[in-house]
Amino acid sequence: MANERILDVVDSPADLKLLTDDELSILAREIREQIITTTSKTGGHVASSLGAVEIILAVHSLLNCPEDKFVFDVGHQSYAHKLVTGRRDRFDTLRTFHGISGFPKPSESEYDVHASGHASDSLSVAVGLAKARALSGGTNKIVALIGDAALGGGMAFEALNYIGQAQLPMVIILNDNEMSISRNVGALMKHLGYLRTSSSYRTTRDRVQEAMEQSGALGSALMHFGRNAKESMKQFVIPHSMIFEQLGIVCTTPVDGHNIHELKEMLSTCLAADGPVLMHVVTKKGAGYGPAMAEPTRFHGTGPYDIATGKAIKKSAKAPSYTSVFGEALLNEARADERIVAITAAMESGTGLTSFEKEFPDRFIDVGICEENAAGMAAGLAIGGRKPVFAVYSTFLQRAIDQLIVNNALMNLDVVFAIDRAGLVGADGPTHHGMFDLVYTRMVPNMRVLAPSNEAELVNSLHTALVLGGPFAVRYPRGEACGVPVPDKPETYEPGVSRLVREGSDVAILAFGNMVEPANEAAAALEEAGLSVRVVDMRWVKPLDTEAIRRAAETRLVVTVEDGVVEGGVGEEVLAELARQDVKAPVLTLGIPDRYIMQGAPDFLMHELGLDAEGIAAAIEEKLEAL
Ligand SMILES: Cc1ncc(C[n+]2csc(CCOP(=O)(O)OP(=O)(O)O)c2C)c(N)n1
Ligand SMILES: CC(=O)[C@@H](O)[C@H](O)COP(=O)(O)O
Ligand SMILES: [Mg+2]
Repeated sequence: MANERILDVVDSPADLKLLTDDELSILAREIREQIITTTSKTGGHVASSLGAVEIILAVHSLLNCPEDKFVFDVGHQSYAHKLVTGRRDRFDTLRTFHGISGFPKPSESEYDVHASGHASDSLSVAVGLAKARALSGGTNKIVALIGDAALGGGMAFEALNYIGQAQLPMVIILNDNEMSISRNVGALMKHLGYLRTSSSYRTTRDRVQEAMEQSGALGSALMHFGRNAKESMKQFVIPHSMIFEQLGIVCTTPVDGHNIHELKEMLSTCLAADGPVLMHVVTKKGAGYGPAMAEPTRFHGTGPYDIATGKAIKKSAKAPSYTSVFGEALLNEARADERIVAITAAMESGTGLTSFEKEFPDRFIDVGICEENAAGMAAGLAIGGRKPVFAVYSTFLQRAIDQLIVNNALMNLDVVFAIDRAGLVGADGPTHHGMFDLVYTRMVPNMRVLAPSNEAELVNSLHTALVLGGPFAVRYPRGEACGVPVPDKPETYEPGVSRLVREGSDVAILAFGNMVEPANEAAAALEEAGLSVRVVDMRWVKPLDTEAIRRAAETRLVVTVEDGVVEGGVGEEVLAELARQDVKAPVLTLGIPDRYIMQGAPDFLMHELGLDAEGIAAAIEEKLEAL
């Protein structure tokens, strides 16, 4: 049939072995078309996935997965892998509720090695697999695919440290596209640039031949190779001045990551080695789709878009995003106080710092995907007399809990953790939901934690944190704010003082942050049913308003509502506070249950969890009936 696609007959990676390199190139084009068709409706990580198509096809046509292991870093580039590992027919459900995950997910497919989504963990997982293989005497192949930005993350560096020492055979494919979400940063990035420059690697290739004969440091790095592999590696390796090779990891010359033939040739050489090899692959982010190549940052992670123009298809917004309100508020604060410094760990646009960088380039720091370093640097900046504001997603700050505790809070430093994407984030799913920050900030001595319930509260919360000093967390959700006016002149909140939203005497709902609005709607519905319901915007997660808690216990039922995990959450702290006050009262703690939450639209997920107005009202009625 004239229009039949090769893709339609690829049911597993084994089918790729039957294809010629030219057919694989045609398949790559078909896969790109499929990725674009699907993501134009679902949204997704378009540019990274388009850039990695040939790499994925080359790997799968040489490995025997799932016996061999193909480990993805982040996994946002894995769409081609999904399409050739039996998920083609469900691909249109990408990132939807109960649909295909946007990241590798072992419960979805035996070809997905680990549940990923956070950067820089692939090398640890891969070398762990290599060690497990060594212990069991196995011979399977292990390949990790990591981007140039993820390679700069601390966890990846720590893994390289072990990989170079252990000398276990594995191939690290470095997908070097010079991009993180924004442009990549850092000294490693510069080093890769040097390696990429064709003039430098061509001339050094000759020098390498000589060096090989002399068997210097380079020779020793290669001594773990089998004879044939060593011979063919000679033409591919980089001089011994480079860092990987000095760590004991052989590094290839850069390969064109969109040339299937070259990729397969180089990869088969690397797979024959009996030590660790880093295969340097150069790709173009967004390859094959003009708009994504032109705007790789926007197409890193996008919502639905028009295929012809690449323009975003957006629903009209009733309010600005919390992120943009934060960005504007921080800019205003920075204009008034030159000590303020903004830090991001590779999330400049995602955290709303683009305008800040433009206006205050010297006071803007992007450390790359290095949350630990960002939090550690914040401590140094604070000790040095600056007021650092580390703007970071809730899920990624999990990487730097230790630095928050030891480097910042212990010294009671003036540092603000501006925690974006708190609560459920949606299509990215369990790796990205911000479910834990209420616990991991609240538990730390000296920390003060604010959960603004709308954009005006956010502006005031940031101001309060900067004015009062000491270690602060201000946490706010992904997406649209409430549409209330923001103050021209922000106010400073008194610690531990809540805001009464609605008075009532039968039930008291103590709501935190994003949950104030649905709590208030639930109260309105319950009042129609004849109940008098108080709603308190608790505002402070720490210190809590102990007087509001005491008063709440005078009603028939105290209800806490948070968009974080209930276990160890702030509702449990309200219970503890009641115990401290020696007050006995029925309490209902509502929040995210003790399990991982799958992907889906946040409103829908909150409904499923009973955390929308309807669910809150129903839970209260049920509890009252049971009393
Ligand atoms: C710990 C952590 N921090 C931040 C992110 C957000 N993030 C996802 S992909 C990405 C950039 C990855 O760049 P690179 O590794 O070079 O892959 P590319 O997208 O260029 O293919 C970032 C910052 C993350 N997933 N995990
Ligand atoms: C893969 C990854 O970690 C990021 O690209 C993330 O998906 C961004 O999320 P937002 O869309 O909320 O900025
Ligand atoms: Mg990159």
